[in-house]
Amino acid sequence: MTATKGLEGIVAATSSISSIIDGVLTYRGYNIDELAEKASFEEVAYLLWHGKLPNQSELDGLKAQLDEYAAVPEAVIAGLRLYPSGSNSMAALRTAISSLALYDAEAQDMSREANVRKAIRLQAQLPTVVAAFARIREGKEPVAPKKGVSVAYNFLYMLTGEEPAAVAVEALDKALVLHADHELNASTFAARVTVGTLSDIYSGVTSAIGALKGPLHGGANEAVMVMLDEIGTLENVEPYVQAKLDKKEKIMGFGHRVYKNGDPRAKHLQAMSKSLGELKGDMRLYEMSVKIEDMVVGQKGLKPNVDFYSASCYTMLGIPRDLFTPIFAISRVSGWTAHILEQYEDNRLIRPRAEYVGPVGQHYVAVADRA
Ligand SMILES: CC(=O)SCCNC(=O)CCNC(=O)[C@H](O)C(C)(C)COP(=O)(O)OP(=O)(O)OC[C@H]1O[C@@H](n2cnc3c(N)ncnc32)[C@H](O)[C@@H]1OP(=O)(O)O
Ligand SMILES: O=C([O-])CC(=O)C(=O)O
Repeated sequence: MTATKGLEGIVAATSSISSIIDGVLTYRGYNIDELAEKASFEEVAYLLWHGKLPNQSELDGLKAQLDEYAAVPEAVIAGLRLYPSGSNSMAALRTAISSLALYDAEAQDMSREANVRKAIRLQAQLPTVVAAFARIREGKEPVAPKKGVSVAYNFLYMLTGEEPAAVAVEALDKALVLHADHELNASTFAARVTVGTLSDIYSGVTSAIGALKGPLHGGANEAVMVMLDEIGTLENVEPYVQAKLDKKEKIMGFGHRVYKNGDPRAKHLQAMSKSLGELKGDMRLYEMSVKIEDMVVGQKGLKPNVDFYSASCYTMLGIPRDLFTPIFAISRVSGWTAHILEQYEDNRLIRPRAEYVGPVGQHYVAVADRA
């Protein structure tokens, strides 16, 4: 038995939800480029859960369910108020989403129908929790979700308490489409491992949030913004990035386990970053990002991943940087729950082996006789 570090190249499941073949990402066989240009996030969530794009009445039905479920139990909001000030946003999200299970009467109902309802509930409630957390820590009251609007609109509305600009809604909606699913990434794998024991969907999503939090995965978008803030100006890019490259430190937002010739989502976010900069009349973050990319591609041959340009986009949408990874979760919960439903359909416990590299042939020595 020989271990493959990081399970690189190991095919650990079959799935019909998303694929990465020759660098092309598809959701249910639809190229991400086409979905990013044409589909709404609600259509994509439906596609991931049900394997087909919704017709008008199916889409209306999903939107009505999202409206119905978006309010979060008052006890969960009360919990958010008790979290210590300065709580990490992803730790808060992980705790709050786990606690939602306690208030869902269907939490332990393992029928497919109940699990689909819970997937939609999680999708509806995650943005409400993130926005409420963000407001409570600023001493503001949470804003109740609005009915008849998109997930992207509702999140921005609940975050700010104001009607968001159409351009901001459109940009966030596209970002949600681009982040919705990604084959067997670490957080999705964590979700599948958890529910592979036949644990419930809330356990799976809680595991996934924990895995997404790390800076090698979803947490990289916040880390990119930390870097951009540290750099500050276009002139500082060169010395800052060169020093990191010379020390062989990682540049966040670059590289990928699967894509070696570039992440197909990055170009959409780069274009979005450029047009948001033009709209704001402030190209600083975009130009800094392009310069960082030129250096990292030039010297390391590493291309930007989905997290790199999303950082400048979200900042230009007025979103605080520690909400970037929670926004990733707002989108990815659609993919996580689709994978959880798929895992339940044809479940087998996920239990690989470890290559043992520890000592052998040891014998017990009484405590008194140990060195
Ligand atoms: C949504 C997502 O999860 S997308 C990924 C988000 N994560 C990041 O942006 C964090 C920065 N990137 C990375 O850490 C990595 O590229 C990962 C985690 C994404 C992929 O990791 P792996 O496939 O395990 O590659 P690994 O970390 O082993 O790197 C291989 C080599 O490339 C280098 N490398 C990889 N990424 C980077 C980077 N961003 N900056 C500089 N060097 C890098 C490593 O230092 C290593 O070099 P070495 O062989 O000389 O030691
Ligand atoms: O697939 C991965 O390893 C990480 C990633 O890009 C994602 O989850 O979107």
